[in-house]
Amino acid sequence: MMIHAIRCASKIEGVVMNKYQLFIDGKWVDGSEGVTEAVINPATEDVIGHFCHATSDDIERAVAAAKQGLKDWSAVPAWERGDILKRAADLLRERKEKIARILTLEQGKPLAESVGEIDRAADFIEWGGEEGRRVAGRLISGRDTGCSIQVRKVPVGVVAAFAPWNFPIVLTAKKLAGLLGAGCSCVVKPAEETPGSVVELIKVLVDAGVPGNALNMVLGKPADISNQLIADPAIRKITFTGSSPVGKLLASQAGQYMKPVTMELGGHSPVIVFDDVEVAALAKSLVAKKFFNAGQVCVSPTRFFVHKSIYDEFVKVFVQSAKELVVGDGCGVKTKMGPLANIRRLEAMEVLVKDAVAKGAKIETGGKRIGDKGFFFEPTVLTNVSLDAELMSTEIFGPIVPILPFDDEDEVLRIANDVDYGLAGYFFTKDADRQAKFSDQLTVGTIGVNDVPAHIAEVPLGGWGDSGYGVEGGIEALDAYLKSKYVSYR
Ligand SMILES: O=CCCCC(=O)O
Repeated sequence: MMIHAIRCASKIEGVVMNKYQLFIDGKWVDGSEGVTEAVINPATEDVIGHFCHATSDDIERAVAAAKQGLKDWSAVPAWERGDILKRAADLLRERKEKIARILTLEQGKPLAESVGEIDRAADFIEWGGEEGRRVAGRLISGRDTGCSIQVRKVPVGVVAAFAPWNFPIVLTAKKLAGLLGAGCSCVVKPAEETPGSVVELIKVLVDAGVPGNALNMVLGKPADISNQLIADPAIRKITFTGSSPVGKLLASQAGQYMKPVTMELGGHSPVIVFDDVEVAALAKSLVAKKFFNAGQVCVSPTRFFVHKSIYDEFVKVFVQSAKELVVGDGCGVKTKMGPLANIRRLEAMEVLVKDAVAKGAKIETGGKRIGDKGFFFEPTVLTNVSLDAELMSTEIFGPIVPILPFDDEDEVLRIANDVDYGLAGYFFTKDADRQAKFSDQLTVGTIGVNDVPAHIAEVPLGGWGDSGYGVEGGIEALDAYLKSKYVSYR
């Protein structure tokens, strides 16, 4: 497969020297020791910028600022906080063309996907501000005459927020929307691959009126930053989106300090296709869903089970459609799938394919890196895949699809549930009984019935099992950032 050749210039318009500084106490600053690290365009492997590494002192100053920021921001009336977040959402929408370019250059996804991500981020921010206005405690009658009880909802405190590189804007926005809506302050750590996107998000929020000290951002060595932030007594809540192994590590560290966590972790979503569907149309539409963001999506459809009576037709159309996908630089107008975001994902794809093939899988299309510049991997479809293949139990997070035939409905349900993850699951059938059964019995936090839905602001999304705990979005969006206080009056 050839890479579609259109390339964007690596210089990011409007970002002076593409140097990403830390944001501490309302000021953009270099790391105290002057250490920087390169940001790479995954489509070209060009260096497109550098980000500053925070030292331990820098992190300490960020936390100190956030402590004061908590006082300042929580004192702003919720109604006004809602106005500010609404303004931020509007500003983000206004700036989306420029920010989308930055996102595509550092993450690789097609520009249209970047724009869509920013629109969704704006919705989450607006939603967080609106929900903040609706936070209310309650009054309870006391047991004795003259006694009354208040239940107050108060911000949990300073939050350490760790954001991933696959959707750096919307997944950071979900956290900021919830915590700022609730009146908390934070120290955010974006992923090393995608600092520029989060820098732009912070600028938007600050320009809209969020006090700079409520919204601190540090960059640098992930483990150094998380170790220090989690241990800091001023940090009262941890929120993380990323892989299950890292989530388990951070949650166990937070547990030592008795700090609550929200963990939005990996997934391995089954897709079950019954025999009563429009086979060709569905296969084509699932290609677009599967290769969205090059498969680097926690809720990506990943383990395909297709009823054996339609299996051959489904595979044929799916493979043909996967072959037709235009893979290339995300800035190319025709590009439908960009590169993987980093070399680690590329290497992981090679290992997963090799393992599956060694266990009997047949490569129907794809299976290898494209070219030797840029982290491109072919859209890959595998058949005859053993349930023992590593990719049937380990999150794929890339453009590989195993498609397996099934015959027995109970057996496919058992296999679908037989992984440690429990994030999402999708099935396709017109049969109402099956719809009820599979919606009830799939052990995941999100279900698509004849659908692979996107996460939208008004809906809570969270995983079960190794996919984490807590949710983001929905009327629950602020729950993670509020605590209850029982006040009894006599
Ligand atoms: O990668 C996990 C998050 C996907 C949900 C989203 O795109 O908002």
